[in-house]
Amino acid sequence: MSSLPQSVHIVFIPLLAQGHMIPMVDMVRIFASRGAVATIYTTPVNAHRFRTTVDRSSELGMPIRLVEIPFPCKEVGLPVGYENLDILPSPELLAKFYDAMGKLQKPIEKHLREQTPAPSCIISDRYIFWSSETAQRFGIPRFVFHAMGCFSVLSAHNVKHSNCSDSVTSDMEPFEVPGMPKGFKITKAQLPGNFVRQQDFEVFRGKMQEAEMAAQGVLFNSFDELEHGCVEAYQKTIGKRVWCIGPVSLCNKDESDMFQRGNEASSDAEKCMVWLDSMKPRSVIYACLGTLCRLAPSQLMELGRGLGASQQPFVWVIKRGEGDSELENWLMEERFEERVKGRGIVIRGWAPQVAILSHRAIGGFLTHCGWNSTLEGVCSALPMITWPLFAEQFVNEALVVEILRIGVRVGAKVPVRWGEERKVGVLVRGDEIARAINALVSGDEEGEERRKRAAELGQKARQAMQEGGSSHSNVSRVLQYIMAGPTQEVV
Ligand SMILES: O=c1ccn([C@@H]2O[C@H](COP(=O)(O)OP(=O)(O)O[C@H]3O[C@H](CO)[C@@H](O)[C@H](O)[C@H]3O)[C@@H](O)[C@H]2O)c(=O)[nH]1
Repeated sequence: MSSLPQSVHIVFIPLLAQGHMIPMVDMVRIFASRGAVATIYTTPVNAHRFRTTVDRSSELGMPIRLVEIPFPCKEVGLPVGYENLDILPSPELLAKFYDAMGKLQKPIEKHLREQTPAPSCIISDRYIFWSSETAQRFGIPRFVFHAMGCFSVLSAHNVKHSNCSDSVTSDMEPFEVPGMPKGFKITKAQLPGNFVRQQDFEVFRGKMQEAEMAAQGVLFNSFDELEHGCVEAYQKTIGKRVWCIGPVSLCNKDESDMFQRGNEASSDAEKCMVWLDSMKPRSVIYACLGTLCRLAPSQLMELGRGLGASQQPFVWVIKRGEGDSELENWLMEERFEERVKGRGIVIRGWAPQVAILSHRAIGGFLTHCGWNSTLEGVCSALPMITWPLFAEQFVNEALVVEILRIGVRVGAKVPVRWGEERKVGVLVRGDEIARAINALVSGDEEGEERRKRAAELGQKARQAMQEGGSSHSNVSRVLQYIMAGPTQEVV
């Protein structure tokens, strides 16, 4: 623990989604381990998921307060308990969900007024735009946390603020994203934001933008060496300090920290870890497609076929509520688990992803390219099979495959609209999946080079988080900035 003055108190307000809250809890632990008092606001359902992690960190001497504020589901017309985006069945309820998030402002401010030491700074998700007003009220700085990578945020910004796609007539025609330190192409269909092009979301986007402009700085869960000049470019673009302080998942050093990160692990998880112990180093493919999209049963069957046909050992994560009885019937009829016994494991529910990816037996990651998963794969020095589904995942895929050159593409060329996965059905066939797995594990020159690049990048990720590393130093800079004192008077 460092020698920060006892009065440095950082307030964290996450978006209630696994891909946002998990890295924010890691961030809380990183700042608390440097001696800052950290308060994180959440709601009862989410607090339940993180209580063990926070209690354990507190036992280790990290001054963390996990504060539960009731989520006003009834008030906004949401079913009770819908407190995280991974529980929402479809984006149709998004407006109500964000409405409920907005109603947390008053109780949070009330709670904050009673805190000692008084808050010194707010670090809040980009989606929590109203916390900009809270920061002004308390006369303290606010830093925006982007749960996505700087590469994708800069790409989205550059496309939006240029006319680069005006002359592109087809949604499927690749065009060059302007102003990127390293060029890459994308199609209109793959641009981030496709899944919610509702008018009210445009208003919401505008508010987030305004709040970012009012902030004192921007934090990314990433590291400078991964971003290839995008940090400097984004800093210049928005005229604000931009700091990479990750990969934050690396703060989970021992297995129990990794095991309980984000949610209670499925009962299949222990069995999986024991099985992994028996497998050859770098031999197993881990397949997990994030927390939000729920693929159609027919698509999941194709994934099962692909994993089965590849002859490669695998761990396959099927999230709760995905596939349902249709998939389960197929698995039974095919005697899937019996057939792959000794070679493959299915985890139903929540997988301890970071613990699994960190296991020496894992040799490849089939991922949807959510930013956290992408980074976690990088940290474990893994080559990846990329299967983006929606949001900015196609941009992350381009980073992994074209810029970092540690991935093999398998996914479809267009996004699935979140909530409409069942309508779309099969996007990727089993034989294509098997082919991509075999290409990834191949011992040919390309495969070897890919593994070598992944190993080098993994090492850079770990170095960034060590004392003297780029992200470690950036955390110190953020703390120095906070200690420099309030920016405005309390009103
Ligand atoms: O069984 C599971 C499933 C997920 N995870 C963890 O959950 C997080 C998932 O985050 P991410 O990989 O980013 O996926 P999503 O939850 O799908 O992420 C959403 O949020 C991200 C951050 O904004 C975006 O990059 C994605 O596009 C968006 O889908 C990661 O830390 C995983 O380790 C587990 O531990 N176990």
